[in-house]
Amino acid sequence: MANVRLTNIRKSFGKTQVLHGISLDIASGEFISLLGASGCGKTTLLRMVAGLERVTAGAIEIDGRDVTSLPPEQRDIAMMFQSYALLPHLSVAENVRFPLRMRGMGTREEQREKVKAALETVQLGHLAERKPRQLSGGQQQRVALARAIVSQPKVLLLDEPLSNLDARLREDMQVELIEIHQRLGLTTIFVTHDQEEALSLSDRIVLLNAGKVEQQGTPDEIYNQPATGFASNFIGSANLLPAEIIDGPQGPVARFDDGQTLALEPQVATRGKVTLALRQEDLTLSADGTGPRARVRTRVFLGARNRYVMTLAGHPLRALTANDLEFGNGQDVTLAIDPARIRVIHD
Ligand SMILES: Nc1ncnc2c1ncn2[C@@H]1O[C@H](COP(=O)(O)OP(=O)(O)OP(=O)(O)O)[C@@H](O)[C@H]1O
Repeated sequence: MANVRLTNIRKSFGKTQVLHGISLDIASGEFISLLGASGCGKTTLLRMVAGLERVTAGAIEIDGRDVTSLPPEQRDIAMMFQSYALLPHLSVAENVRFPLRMRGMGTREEQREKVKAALETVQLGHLAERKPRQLSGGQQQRVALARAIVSQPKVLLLDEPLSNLDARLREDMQVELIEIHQRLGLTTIFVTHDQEEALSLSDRIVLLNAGKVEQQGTPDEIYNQPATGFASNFIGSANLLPAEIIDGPQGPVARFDDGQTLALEPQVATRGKVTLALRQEDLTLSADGTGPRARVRTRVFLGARNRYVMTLAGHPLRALTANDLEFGNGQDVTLAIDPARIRVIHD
């Protein structure tokens, strides 16, 4: 286990700067996710921690040691990629042993013990003699994970390791990753573009936007207190609506472009033009009642839930609701939301 410190990391490819000064302190044993859209620079950052990519400026420390210019094999890290490339002609056990052999770590007997322990950690002890092609995709993924942890690295780097798996397997592997992390306590940096994955796995999420840290915090903080419009929209895909906060008869209200209003919490002190972030899952719809009215454009059936795409004051608005509601296209519905769940973002 080790702590990792990134200080003012910058990266340019040619004239294009993709990382603009990233500083992060990752505690020993922490599970941190780098979350962001495609192209925001998360893989590049991870590859720099691994030593697979040079930094343009800045420093990387692992356990207090400056590793900025050290090659990967001197950093005590292990990395697992989306494409996990097992060697097809080697057995599962030999694949897992491979990094130990390459680095000449320990005697044959010691290597055997480590391989056994790593395979047991990922619950594949019984398949040690199989070849990769005799395994399912999920089992192959677990072999790759065993191969990553077998050398007992100080830091584990995971680059979208679950993105090739189907939904069900992915959930199983998420649980497994949580359990393995709890058992081994490895400092882990996990790259993902999937907010649910980041929310469910991490001690802390670092949300990246165009090569900068947009916000960082615990999953609860990131989900419940998004600091910016970008964060609100990215996490929980909130609706962002322009509005103006004015004083209503019973306290502050947000007035939309068409004059309809939505009650806010009494303590909201801001007045004037803002953006409101309304989570899809926080909105409830009813056929009548008081509150702003929106027009249903499309209903998307999602099994357990429905997603309604509506229009409010000329802007698209989405809501995720229980599937027992049935509103038709073109129908006007009344919106309700707990005022405490409304986030006001200053323009
Ligand atoms: N070797 C390279 N040469 C030039 N540009 C690169 C190189 N590697 C990455 N980039 C660019 O740097 C930016 C960040 O890429 P990076 O792969 O880190 O993004 P990402 O957030 O991991 O995206 P994804 O989720 O799609 O992998 C992108 O615009 C990409 O095109």
